Amino acid sequence: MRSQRGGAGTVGAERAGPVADALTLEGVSREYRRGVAALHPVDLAVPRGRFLAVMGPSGSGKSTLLQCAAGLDRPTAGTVRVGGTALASLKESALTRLRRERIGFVFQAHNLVPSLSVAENVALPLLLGGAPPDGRAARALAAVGLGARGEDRPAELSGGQRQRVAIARALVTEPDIVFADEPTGALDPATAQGVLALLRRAVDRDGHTVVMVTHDPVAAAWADEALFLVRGRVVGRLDRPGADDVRRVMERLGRDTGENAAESTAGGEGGEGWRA
Ligand SMILES: Nc1ncnc2c1ncn2[C@@H]1O[C@H](COP(=O)(O)OP(=O)(O)OP(=O)(O)O)[C@@H](O)[C@H]1O
Repeated sequence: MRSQRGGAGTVGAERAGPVADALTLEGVSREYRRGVAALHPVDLAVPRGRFLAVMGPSGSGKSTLLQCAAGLDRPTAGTVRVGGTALASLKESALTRLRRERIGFVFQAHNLVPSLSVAENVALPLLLGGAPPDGRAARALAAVGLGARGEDRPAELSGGQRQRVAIARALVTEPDIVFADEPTGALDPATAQGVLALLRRAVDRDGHTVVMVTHDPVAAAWADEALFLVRGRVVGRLDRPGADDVRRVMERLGRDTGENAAESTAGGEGGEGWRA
């Protein structure tokens, strides 16, 4: 399934040397209503060149975590750093620029602009930043196997092809990190595998960093590590997640979403590689 895993470290491992992690969260919490935490303080470090899957039951805070980490929402407390830059220190215009140039996004609904050609959609983050037209968009499109479809409109592509275009657009700026929110949620299993293989290759071959929210244990199995949330808390992690192990953990968490979810899952239910 995977061509190869990332390096020896794990997501959250200490990293030596001057290169900043792709993403760090320090005590990041989010309350939508005062006193009601959708996300309890989360600490997380994602080294460059890693693929992290974020999982958890519905309402566990996955989207909230992703929105805060990607600078789409401001946490109630704590610090988010992307490539070493603290997002809270940025004014809105600088945050917009950072999101455009240093973060890639892939959503379940690919969010392509229907009136633009496929090539223009891929080039959009560059054009919005005022970069001169160069070969980057064409190369990114070719890298997802759609080099011949640049003149088409998104409506002329299949769902899987549109998601490939979205991945090309997410990677075109060589961002510090790519956030993918249920990128295969609307695809059939075979098409989904192709999209996940592209994300895996972006990590293995090109050193990109991917954080992917998913409900799907098969999708999570493409990641280096799965992080599990329950009621806004990180209750455990699974290194080198296999789909069956992930499925077992999810079933267990679905049955037991109380405060003791971590302890109960740590009792061997998570299998090899489980860390509470
Ligand atoms: N804008 C909002 N205002 C108030 N409460 C919110 C808002 N967004 C999310 N919540 C609440 O925060 C909690 C976490 O929601 P979140 O969408 O992050 O969960 P999730 O794990 O992504 O869920 P799902 O898998 O169903 O998409 C839920 O209780 C949800 O009702």
